[in-house]
Amino acid sequence: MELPVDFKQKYTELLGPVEAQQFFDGFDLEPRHGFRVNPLKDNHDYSAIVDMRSVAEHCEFGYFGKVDGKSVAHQGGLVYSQEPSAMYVGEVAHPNPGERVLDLCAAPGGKTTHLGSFMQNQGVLVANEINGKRASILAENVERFSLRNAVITNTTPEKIAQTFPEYFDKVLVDAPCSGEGMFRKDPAAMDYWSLDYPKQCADRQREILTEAVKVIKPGGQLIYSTCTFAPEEDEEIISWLIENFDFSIEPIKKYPGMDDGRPEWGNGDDGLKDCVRLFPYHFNGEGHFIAKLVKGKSEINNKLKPFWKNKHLTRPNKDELMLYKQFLNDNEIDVKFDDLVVYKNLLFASNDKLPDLSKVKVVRVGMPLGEFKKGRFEPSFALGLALTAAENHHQLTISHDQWAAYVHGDVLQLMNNMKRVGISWFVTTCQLDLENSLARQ
Ligand SMILES: C[S@@+](CC[C@H](N)C(=O)[O-])C[C@H]1O[C@@H](n2cnc3c(N)ncnc32)[C@H](O)[C@@H]1O
Repeated sequence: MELPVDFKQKYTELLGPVEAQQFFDGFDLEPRHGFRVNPLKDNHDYSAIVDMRSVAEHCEFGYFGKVDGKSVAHQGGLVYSQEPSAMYVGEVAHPNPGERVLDLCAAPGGKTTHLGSFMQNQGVLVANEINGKRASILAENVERFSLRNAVITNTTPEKIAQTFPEYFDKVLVDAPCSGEGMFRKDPAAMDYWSLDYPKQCADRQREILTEAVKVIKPGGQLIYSTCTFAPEEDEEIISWLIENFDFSIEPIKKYPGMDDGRPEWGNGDDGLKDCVRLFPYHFNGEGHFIAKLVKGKSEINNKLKPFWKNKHLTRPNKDELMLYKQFLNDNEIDVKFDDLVVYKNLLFASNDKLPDLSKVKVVRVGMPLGEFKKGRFEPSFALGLALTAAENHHQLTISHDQWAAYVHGDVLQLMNNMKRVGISWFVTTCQLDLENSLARQ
């Protein structure tokens, strides 16, 4: 691979000629593909897609191999395609069910879906993306993965900081960066690289992190990651964080092929070794850097105006609740969500521990359950996709070809007895929504 001359010179100086040559040779190795399976889906029979020898030992849900974006497994949210290094970020964050977690730079959703896998639909997962188009793609991926506790916002880190002061147990900043670690997979990334580019990216990273630190609870964690080798955006950023804020570095477990952070590339603090560097000439994945920091314990001082004070959101009224319950009864759906909230005529499963969200653009205030329309409740595709076999007593086993036709927009022919109990209407609704969501892609 033809690397920029300045890039080669920079890394020859940093690594020395021998290691630099190994580093450059790594760019000519074949990229390895990977994917994660979705533990929130109750179909755990992955035999058709997973080669059991291909387990990625560094990631609980991870495998080596390629997933076709048109496959049933992908479309149905059973798997998420993610390269092997990127899947270590979520693994390092490893949130617990019930925690409050923020993914600040979240689109297209690789890390969000991974964080949600650990949370088991319990707690709050706020996934924010500053770019509107990318926020819609994030919403689609979250929907496909059937995360029930994800709130999706499309705003700036500043507004997130104003809305959620000291609110989160864990915050992931998977920062926009110079992308040197992706040169191998996406050589076009080299076109906008220059010697100054990492410094420009580092300035933006400091701006983002200045806001991110405000939303972490005392004792909470900040997970910072990039897909670049540039010390300016990696060890230098972590050095800046520990010098300017009340943070300490937490050690990260290292699997074979994972390198220590390099203190000499930051402020010399030995703790920087506890960060992880993933170099393609050592580890079977793309270039990445990951750090885990813990915020010092001081008093929490956040009196938040509650969610319910937002005039755009209400709890469902008596009529709406009746329509929703009637829909569940008619279709023998046995599911319970703790907090229901109505925005305009849409019903969401949400979380009443959220603060007032009126200052941020909210894409989804939780999982969309459906819409109230002239005396009836019309379920969302997200609900249809998310229900487990135990929750939905009407199941229809269809073939791969039927599914492919359905995803294409063909009408799914149902057996007569299913029509009698009203499921055909539900499935037809799902199909229309699916067509819309495919059209948006
Ligand atoms: C590395 S990507 C995130 C990838 C994502 N975490 C995933 O795993 O799928 C960085 C994201 O940061 C967003 N971004 C760019 N500038 C930003 C800024 N100033 N503040 C916050 N996010 C920003 C980009 O739009 C991009 O989606």
